[in-house]
Amino acid sequence: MIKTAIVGASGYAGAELAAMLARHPEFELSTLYVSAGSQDANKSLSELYGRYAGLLDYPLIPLDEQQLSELGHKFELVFLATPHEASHDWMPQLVGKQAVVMDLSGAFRIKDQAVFARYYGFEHHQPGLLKTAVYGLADWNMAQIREADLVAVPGCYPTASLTALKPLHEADLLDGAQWPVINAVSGVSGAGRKAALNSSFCEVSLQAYGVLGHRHQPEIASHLGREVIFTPHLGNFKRGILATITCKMKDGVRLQDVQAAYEQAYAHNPLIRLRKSWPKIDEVAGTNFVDLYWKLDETSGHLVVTSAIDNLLKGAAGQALQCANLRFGFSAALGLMEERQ
Ligand SMILES: NC(=O)C1=CN([C@@H]2O[C@H](COP(=O)(O)OP(=O)(O)OC[C@H]3O[C@@H](n4cnc5c(N)ncnc54)[C@H](OP(=O)(O)O)[C@@H]3O)[C@@H](O)[C@H]2O)C=CC1
Ligand SMILES: CC(=O)N[C@@H](CCC(=O)OP(=O)(O)O)C(=O)O
Repeated sequence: MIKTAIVGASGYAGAELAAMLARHPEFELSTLYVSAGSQDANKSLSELYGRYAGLLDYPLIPLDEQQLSELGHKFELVFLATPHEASHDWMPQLVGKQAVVMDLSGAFRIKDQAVFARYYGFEHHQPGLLKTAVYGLADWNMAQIREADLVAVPGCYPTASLTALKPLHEADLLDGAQWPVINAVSGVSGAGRKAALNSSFCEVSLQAYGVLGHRHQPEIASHLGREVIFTPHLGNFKRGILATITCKMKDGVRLQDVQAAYEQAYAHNPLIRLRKSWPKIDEVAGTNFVDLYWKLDETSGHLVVTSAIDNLLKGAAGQALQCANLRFGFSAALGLMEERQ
C-alpha cells in the first residue's frame, strides 16, 4: 500500500479525497493535516462531517514547520487541498524528496508568471517548480502525469470546459476566428468551506461573476491552445458544474465529424459519458463522470456542447486521485466508479 497524506483535509475537496482514499485498494490513507493555526486542529474529520461518523474518525493534525519539512520523506504521496498561497509557499519544502505531490490549488497551473500574478494577485516565486509541474488534465496528459513528481490538478471549470473543447481542437474542427464562448454555472461548494458573504445562504441567487477576469480563463486558454470567453455563474445548489459552450466550426464540418472527434477521444474512457440527451447536474453530482452532449447547426456551423461534472470530485478530488492512479501505474479509474457515499 502507498503511504498517503492529505493537507487541507478539513476542506470540502480534502474531505472528499479522504473518503475516496479510505476505500481505495492501493493507497493507504495515513494522516490528515490542517494548518498550524486551524480552528479544527485535533478534531476528527467525522466531527466536521457527520456523514463520516464511524467511517472516517481520523484526527486532523496541525501541520507545523517541522512536520512540513518531513512530509516529503515520510509519505510516498501527498495531496495538497490547500489555498493557492499555501501550496505555492510550501512546495519547495515538499518536492524533490520521496513523495509525489498532487496540488489541487491553482498555484502551479499557469506557466506564464506575469499572467499568474495578474489573475492570482501575488507574484510567483517558484519558477523552477512552475516549469516542471505537469498539468493534471487526467484524460489527456496521461504520459506526462505518469512521470511527474508535481502535478497541478486543474480547476473545476477548466476540467468541464477542456473536456468538451479539446476533442474539437485536436481534430482541427474549430473555426480560427471565433472564440469559443463558455457559460458555466457552479454550485456553492466551489467556493470552499470558509464562510463568505457572497456564498452565504441568503445572498446566493443565480448570478454571473468574475466576468472577463476570472483566473480560469487563462488556465483554459493556455491548456487548450486558443483563446476563449469564459463566464462563470454561481447557482443556488450545493455541488456540480454545468458548462454550456457555443463555438463555431470550420466550413464544411458535419455532425458526423463532431461525433467522430468525441468518440476518438473518449469512446474507451469509462469516466466520460457521451450522452444522448442534455445532461443535468443531478446526474453527475456525487460521481467522477464528465457527461457531454452537443448539437450542431450544420447550416451556420454553430455547435453547442454541454459538459456536466461534480466540481468536488471530477473537478478536484476525483481528478487528483485519477492522476495518482496514473502516476503509480494503476488503472486511471481505480476507486473512482463508485457513487459518493
Ligand atoms: N471547491 C472546489 O470545487 C474546488 C477547489 N479547488 C481547489 O482545492 C483547494 C481546496 O479547496 P476547498 O476544499 O474548496 O477549500 P476549503 O476552504 O473548503 O478548504 C481549504 C483547506 O485548506 C486549509 N487551509 C486554509 N488556509 C490554510 C493555510 N493558510 N495554510 C494551510 N492550510 C490552510 C483549511 O483548513 P484550516 O484553515 O482549518 O487549516 C482546509 O482544510 C483550493 O486550492 C481550491 O482552489 C479546485 C477545484 C475545485
Ligand atoms: C463557485 C466558486 O467560487 N468557484 C471557484 C472555483 C473553484 C475552483 O476550481 O478552483 P481553483 O481554481 O480555485 O482551484 C471560483 O470561482 O473561484
